[in-house]
Amino acid sequence: MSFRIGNGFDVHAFGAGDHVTLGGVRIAHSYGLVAHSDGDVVIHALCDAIFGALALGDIGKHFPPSDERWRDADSRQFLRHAVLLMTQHGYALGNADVTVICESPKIGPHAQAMRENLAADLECELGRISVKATTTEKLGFTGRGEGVAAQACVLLERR
Ligand SMILES: Nc1ccn([C@@H]2O[C@H](COP(=O)(O)O)[C@@H](O)[C@H]2O)c(=O)n1
Ligand SMILES: C[C@@]1(CO)OP(=O)(O)OP(=O)(O)OC[C@H]1O
Repeated sequence: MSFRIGNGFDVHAFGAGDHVTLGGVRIAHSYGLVAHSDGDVVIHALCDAIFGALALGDIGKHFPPSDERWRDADSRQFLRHAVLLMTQHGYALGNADVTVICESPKIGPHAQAMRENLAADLECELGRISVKATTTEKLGFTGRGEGVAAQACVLLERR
């Protein structure tokens, strides 16, 4: 069997708002995330991991932040497009592993709902999708509560 691996990383800063959207889950919060789209760093990192595995550039190449079509966009449409390209290139998801990095919100209570959204968009069973979280022990920009980061890695299998 032939495999491809990819990794992705994304950051968005906190700004005015009353919720964040992570892994397609709306989480009530005292801040929002500043972004052209909905600022879903989980999905942006995952898209970049898929694009990277296929050597197809990055999310900004496929969905330029200068394009008004993507203003306040639901990032799940980006992921579904990445999955379409993955399928067209003859690959299916082996597994995906995401780490969310922030002091708050707490991700644990929402991880299962995120996994379910991601598995639906990635057209795979739940057991292939992992969502984890960590703080940075109050160090650095995430530690100061300035924003949320996410990193993702994927393994793609040739169909
Ligand atoms: N935003 C977060 C951060 C962490 N968690 C959970 O807490 C555990 C401990 O985090 P440390 O950074 O102190 O190692 C971590 O393993 C996660 O289970 C979380 O849910 N949301
Ligand atoms: C997702 C896009 C879409 O306009 O904009 P943002 O929501 O700002 O997110 P970013 O992670 O900076 O990726 C760039 C763009 O592709």
